[in-house]
Amino acid sequence: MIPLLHDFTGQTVLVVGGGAVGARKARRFAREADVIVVSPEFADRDFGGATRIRAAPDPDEIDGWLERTAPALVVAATDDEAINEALESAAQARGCLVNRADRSGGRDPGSVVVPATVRDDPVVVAVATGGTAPTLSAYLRDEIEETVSGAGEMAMCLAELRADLKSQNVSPARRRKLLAAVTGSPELWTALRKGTPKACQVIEDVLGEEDSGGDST
Ligand SMILES: C[C@@]1(CC(=O)O)c2cc3[nH]c(cc4nc(cc5[nH]c(cc(n2)[C@H]1CCC(=O)O)[C@@](C)(CC(=O)O)[C@@H]5CCC(=O)O)C(CC(=O)O)=C4CCC(=O)O)c(CCC(=O)O)c3CC(=O)O
Ligand SMILES: NC(=O)C1=CN([C@@H]2O[C@H](COP(=O)(O)OP(=O)(O)OC[C@H]3O[C@@H](n4cnc5c(N)ncnc54)[C@H](O)[C@@H]3O)[C@@H](O)[C@H]2O)C=CC1
Repeated sequence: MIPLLHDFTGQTVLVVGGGAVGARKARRFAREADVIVVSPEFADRDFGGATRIRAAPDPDEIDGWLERTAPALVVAATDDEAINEALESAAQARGCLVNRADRSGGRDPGSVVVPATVRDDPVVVAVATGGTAPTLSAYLRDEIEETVSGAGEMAMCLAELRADLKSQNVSPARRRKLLAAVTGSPELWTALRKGTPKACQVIEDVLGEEDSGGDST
């Protein structure tokens, strides 16, 4: 499987099943998509503001739900295998993406896996194990969290610096060198993680050191 980032803005995600897993997937997609959760009952969980519809469709009613909601992605999160199976077939027939919460390792067309993710916007890291060990994905997510802390601010600083260097017509080789030096600066990471307002000064210092010691290619 190949990891890609998909923009769900303006699209509908249909989650079927309102248990703990349905709630987790609803929260995940509600950051961006219009999420509809269909279930006869809903766990006492946060569904991320998704629209909840109380219903328990039979397998032969699934097509109608997909027709009415026109989702970009269907999440099959019920505890009823026959329903999850029908959701997968109907999604494939319509050409929309499908995520089965009750099955690992499917390589069917359009089947997607939800990875464990760490976010420090705009930076995102996703971990998956090919469906073999979801708890390992969650464990690695926790391990990576510390590393990623501050990366969002770092990305914003680098974007600004990159734009400045481009507008000053700094050569691509020199630009790469300066950006790499700033990215790898332990002082800057510390400043960003502490939230100190001195980050800009640290960048100036790193660039100054590069200017005095570096070549001018
Ligand atoms: C294939 C995949 C499809 C998908 O759901 O996208 C899938 C499938 C299955 N999960 C199962 C079980 C559990 N899953 C979790 C947790 C998570 N599962 C997630 C993803 C994925 N799970 C995809 C693969 C990702 C990868 O490649 O690693 C995470 C990472 C993301 C998320 O769901 O948001 C999230 C961590 C969230 C976080 O903390 O960030 C826990 C732990 C817990 O609940 O605390 C358990 C119980 C322990 C256990 O059984 O391992 C079962 C058996 C069900 C049964 O026996 O009935 C199946 C089906 C099967 O294995 O056949
Ligand atoms: N991918 C993952 O992270 C995990 C997946 N699982 C799998 O996902 C399934 C769901 O897990 P939980 O949320 O913990 O189960 P759960 O039993 O708490 O929730 C299932 C929900 O599906 C609803 N449902 C049943 N029939 C339905 C129908 N015809 N239409 C709509 N909704 C219907 C139930 O009312 C309930 O709200 C499990 O059966 C298991 O196979 C379990 C743990 C983690």
